[in-house]
Amino acid sequence: MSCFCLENVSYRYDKATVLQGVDLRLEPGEILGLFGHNGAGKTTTIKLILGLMQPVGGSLSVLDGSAGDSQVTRHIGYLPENVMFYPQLTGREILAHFARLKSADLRQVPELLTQVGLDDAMDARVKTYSKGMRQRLGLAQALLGKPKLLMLDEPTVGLDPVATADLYRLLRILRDSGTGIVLCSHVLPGVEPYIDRAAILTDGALRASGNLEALRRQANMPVTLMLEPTGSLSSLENAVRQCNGVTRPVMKSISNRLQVDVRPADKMPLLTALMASGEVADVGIHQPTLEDIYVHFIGSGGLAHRGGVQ
Ligand SMILES: Nc1ncnc2c1ncn2[C@@H]1O[C@H](COP(=O)(O)OP(=O)(O)OP(=O)(O)O)[C@@H](O)[C@H]1O
Repeated sequence: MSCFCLENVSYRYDKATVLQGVDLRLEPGEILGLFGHNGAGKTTTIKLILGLMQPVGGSLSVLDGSAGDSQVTRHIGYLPENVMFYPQLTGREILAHFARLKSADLRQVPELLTQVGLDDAMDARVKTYSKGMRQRLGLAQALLGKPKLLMLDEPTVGLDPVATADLYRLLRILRDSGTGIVLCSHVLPGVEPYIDRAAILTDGALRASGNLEALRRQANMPVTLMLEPTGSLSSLENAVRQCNGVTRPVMKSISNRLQVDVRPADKMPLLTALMASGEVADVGIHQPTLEDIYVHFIGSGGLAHRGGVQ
């Protein structure tokens, strides 16, 4: 069973095509990061999976059934981007209300509130909650009924760094118990260790998807080596220049170290030759991060007018 499978899915609002030919799949026990600029089509993708709208092209299955079917929807947890609750009710009352709507076990209510760190505030009115507390309540709502598929739209908005780390830890526990999770965000710093796979959407099309290694291969971005010379910087620079078969690397000296940007395929031949030259005392290797890869695929020109990485 897959959590969802989109094949060649397209969607249009009136005349504007906002998703085109998207192939995307999520398996149980997997965390997928769905990234893209403002207006890329992340929320539209989620709404299609929830069955709130129908694709205009392609096919879509959710939990091996049809999107929108009530038997499917009851196994989906969803945290929308802008979560709103009735302010006069307490966290416990609100969660109990959602539990009834979802036919979830009411005993889950205090358990979930404790799990998201609201144990001391469950009987306070929501109007007294901070933004981060409302976000946690939203997460507890999404976790009602032990969903098989959990979709979170910007779940870290309003959370402080400790609460963000707690959220990611909780997602891992759910993932390990078999829940498929989609994490929709443009907050990339810190998310890298917690996702199994990333999908990058730009202008309604899937530009890249895979785990970090696969994305690095697709992006073919340079790897940065920070080299500490045994002798002088200039003889180390010469040693780099003399490496045969290595496409001319970009070099820059930074406080008595040499920064060398090299194509991934040239990394090992260059390092092997430099080790043999005896010119290198120490080396640091910096691979492109998820943020670097994201910017590579969406294009830095796009960042300026789309709002970019926040
Ligand atoms: N109800 C609507 N009617 C017309 N166009 C819409 C509607 N909702 C969204 N769009 C358009 O569809 C495109 C995709 O929007 P979507 O909300 O899926 O993007 P997103 O990636 O979730 O963006 P953000 O990160 O800003 O939330 C955008 O161009 C948006 O303007």
